[in-house]
Amino acid sequence: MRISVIGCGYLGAVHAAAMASLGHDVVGVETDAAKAEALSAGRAPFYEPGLPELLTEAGANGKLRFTTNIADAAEAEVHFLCVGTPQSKGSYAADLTYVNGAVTALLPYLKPGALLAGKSTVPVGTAARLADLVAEAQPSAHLVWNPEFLREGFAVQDTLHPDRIVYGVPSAGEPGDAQRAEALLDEVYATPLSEGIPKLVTDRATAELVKVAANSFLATKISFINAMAELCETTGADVTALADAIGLDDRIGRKFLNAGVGFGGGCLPKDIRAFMARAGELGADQALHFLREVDAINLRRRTRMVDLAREELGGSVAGKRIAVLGAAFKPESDDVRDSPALNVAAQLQLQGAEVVVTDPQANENASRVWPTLAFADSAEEAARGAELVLMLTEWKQFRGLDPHDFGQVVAGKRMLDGRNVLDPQRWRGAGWSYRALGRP
Ligand SMILES: NC(=O)c1ccc[n+]([C@@H]2O[C@H](COP(=O)([O-])OP(=O)(O)OC[C@H]3O[C@@H](n4cnc5c(N)ncnc54)[C@H](O)[C@@H]3O)[C@@H](O)[C@H]2O)c1
Ligand SMILES: O=c1ccn([C@@H]2O[C@H](COP(=O)(O)OP(=O)(O)O[C@H]3O[C@H](CO)[C@@H](O)[C@H](O)[C@H]3O)[C@@H](O)[C@H]2O)c(=O)[nH]1
Repeated sequence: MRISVIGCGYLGAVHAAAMASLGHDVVGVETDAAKAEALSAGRAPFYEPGLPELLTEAGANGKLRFTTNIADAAEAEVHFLCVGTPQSKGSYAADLTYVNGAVTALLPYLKPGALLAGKSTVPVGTAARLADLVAEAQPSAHLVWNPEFLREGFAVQDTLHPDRIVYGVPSAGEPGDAQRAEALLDEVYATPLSEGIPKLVTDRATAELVKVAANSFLATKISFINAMAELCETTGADVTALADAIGLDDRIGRKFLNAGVGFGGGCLPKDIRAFMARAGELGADQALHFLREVDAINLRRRTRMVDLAREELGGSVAGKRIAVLGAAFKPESDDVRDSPALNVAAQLQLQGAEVVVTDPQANENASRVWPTLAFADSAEEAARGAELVLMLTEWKQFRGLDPHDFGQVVAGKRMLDGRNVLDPQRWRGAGWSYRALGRP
């Protein structure tokens, strides 16, 4: 099947390569010429395990090419819309500039019967508005919303073997043919569907809502456990034991109950804010008031980390050397969008600390966002002469540090574990002052 993928960032590049690996003929359209060039040469423009292999394989088979020219998408039967929907400057709402721009650019090239499948995360109601534009430009074309649930770091696996596939198809009376649209998507996803992956067919508004509801639930689960961590801090209780105990209840589950410095990235924070903004526009803001608290709890964890650093260093971080382990918003990613680690590092620097950050993959992206921070190539290099070390992104390289060896390079054996991943006894046993969020 001939497919185009419009927008080849963290989502689109993986989607394009994965669709090609399923045997489809894929053209990726990307306005950033450097990204398109890297992808054309088989190089992933960001760190994502498994993506380089997929790009090389699909490129070699002639199934995948990249372009900056939207006209090259004209032959596709199915177009996947994968452009960004960042938070608007100055408000919580999603910025739909890229969505509107990409759809407007594509309209003249939609061939009869083509399908436009939206994968970007959008405010509910966006699909209905875009469907009218599509119907006007090409009356026999269809628009569906097909939200994406991949996690960075597991993007290839999640794209090829998702937990579920959701189609939001036109309802009766809306432009587009629901059955034809479903049949086209079934052809695209024939392989995963043949493996028994559940498919849910619903209307477009529900599909848009499924995505933001899922991310809101995940964010809420993390902030719930972080709220418990606040209680644990005031009572001397242990949030990791608490999470283990409540997580054993099948109805609750242990996943996404890791307390620490909280959630970041290009999805959860901006998606809950855009959801609140959209609810406000719809006059339903009360329904999502709780998400304000979810956001606030999350941001408080970052401040708490900075407060703990000050406490550990006798009331002020000014002039003190601090090593920060991690810059990416999570391990196995080089993405620093709204990264808790980078935010804490920056706050400490603003308070006068001499901060050295290290991340196995994200140093380059982080130094672009925060060029005044110093960066090191390893934990040992970052920690040399440091009076305090903060564990903020739990890469396996950092989890595996030996407290005895690591203790040789620092000036003061003080560890603040912002991800609750180190063994307190082991670190304390090696002479470290060990403190964590929500743990005695
Ligand atoms: N990153 C994820 O893990 C993930 C997962 C699920 C859903 N999403 C959603 O997918 C969307 C994309 O997210 P992302 O993280 O890939 O963003 P991103 O910024 O990494 O990628 C978007 C890409 O689109 C390109 N672009 C913008 N306008 C274009 C146009 N008119 N034509 C062609 N290319 C254009 C940009 O240059 C950029 O490379 C967002 O709505 C996001 O919420 C992301
Ligand atoms: O118990 C946990 C789990 C995660 N996190 C943090 O939460 C953030 C998000 O993690 P994760 O959800 O694994 O990463 P993303 O790649 O942002 O994926 C989320 O956002 C994507 C974009 O919408 C969705 O597709 C995914 O389903 C959804 O999990 C990261 O900062 C994690 O460190 C915690 O603090 N505690």
